[in-house]
Amino acid sequence: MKYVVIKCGGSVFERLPQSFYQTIVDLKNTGNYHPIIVHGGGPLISQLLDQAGVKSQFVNGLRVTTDEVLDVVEMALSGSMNKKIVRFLAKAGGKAVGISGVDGNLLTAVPADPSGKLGFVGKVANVQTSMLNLIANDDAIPVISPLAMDETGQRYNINADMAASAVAEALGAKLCFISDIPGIYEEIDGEKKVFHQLNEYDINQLIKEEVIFGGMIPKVESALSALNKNVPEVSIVNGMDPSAFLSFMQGKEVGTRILLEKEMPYAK
Ligand SMILES: Nc1ncnc2c1ncn2[C@@H]1O[C@H](COP(=O)(O)OP(=O)(O)O)[C@@H](O)[C@H]1O
Ligand SMILES: CC(=O)N[C@@H](CCC(=O)OP(=O)(O)O)C(=O)O
Repeated sequence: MKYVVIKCGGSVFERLPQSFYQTIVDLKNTGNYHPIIVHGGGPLISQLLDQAGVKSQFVNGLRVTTDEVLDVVEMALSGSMNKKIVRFLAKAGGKAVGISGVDGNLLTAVPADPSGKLGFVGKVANVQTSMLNLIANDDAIPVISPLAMDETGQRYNINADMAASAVAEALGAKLCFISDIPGIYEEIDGEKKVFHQLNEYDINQLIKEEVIFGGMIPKVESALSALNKNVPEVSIVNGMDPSAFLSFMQGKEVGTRILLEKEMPYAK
């Protein structure tokens, strides 16, 4: 089966039109690609933590995660967000199965930062794809929340971009990041100039220049990791543009396509 991994950012999730879910269900029904959704939910986690009087702290776009924070992450991602997406897909006439990375040992994690400064933030060490094949073979769309555990059962909070790229790598699937921006841009004289293509060298420059910052850092790093492994194509596209994801699937230029250094001349 040929898969496409679609990462839905928490930044844009609440604003995605129903037509977005319809496009995903239609895509599955054509039979060319089977969609897999990996979702985030950073803003909801921050909001719930805020209500509980806990301040969110990020290091290079990754949330410092205590055991107390993990309770909220699990509730927001595997509960609220995951089931909402399942319902939206059902409304579009599709069948979806929502699972977290913990279910069926889908995602095995190791600590992302061995120094311990990030707490229970994990990076994916293994993806058990049999669970995904099982769901897809039942004609259902897997919807994955980015939690994982290690072999002792310790749970970890995984950045959703990193979880999505790990899943895409394991399946050799193309990968589309749906976010709240038209692509990666640079602001020049108050105007946002979107880069249609960026290679590894450009990205490292833009991170150094702090043009790329915050949540965009794990996104581009995940994109490059994916391309360096098994993934044929990665783009970052605008969730607010109802036709953007379809354009990505049709191979049209949309958002920002990430490329390896050897693949293109530099944009910068
Ligand atoms: N150069 C850049 N171009 C576009 N967005 C950027 C850039 N650098 C940082 N960002 C930030 O990255 C955010 C998207 O990442 P993130 O907040 O993690 O979203 P998501 O929840 O969609 O994964 C944008 O809303 C923007 O604030
Ligand atoms: C370790 C880490 O940072 N985990 C993320 C998981 C959710 C996520 O990545 O959501 P977005 O895609 O909306 O950013 C977090 O706690 O916010």
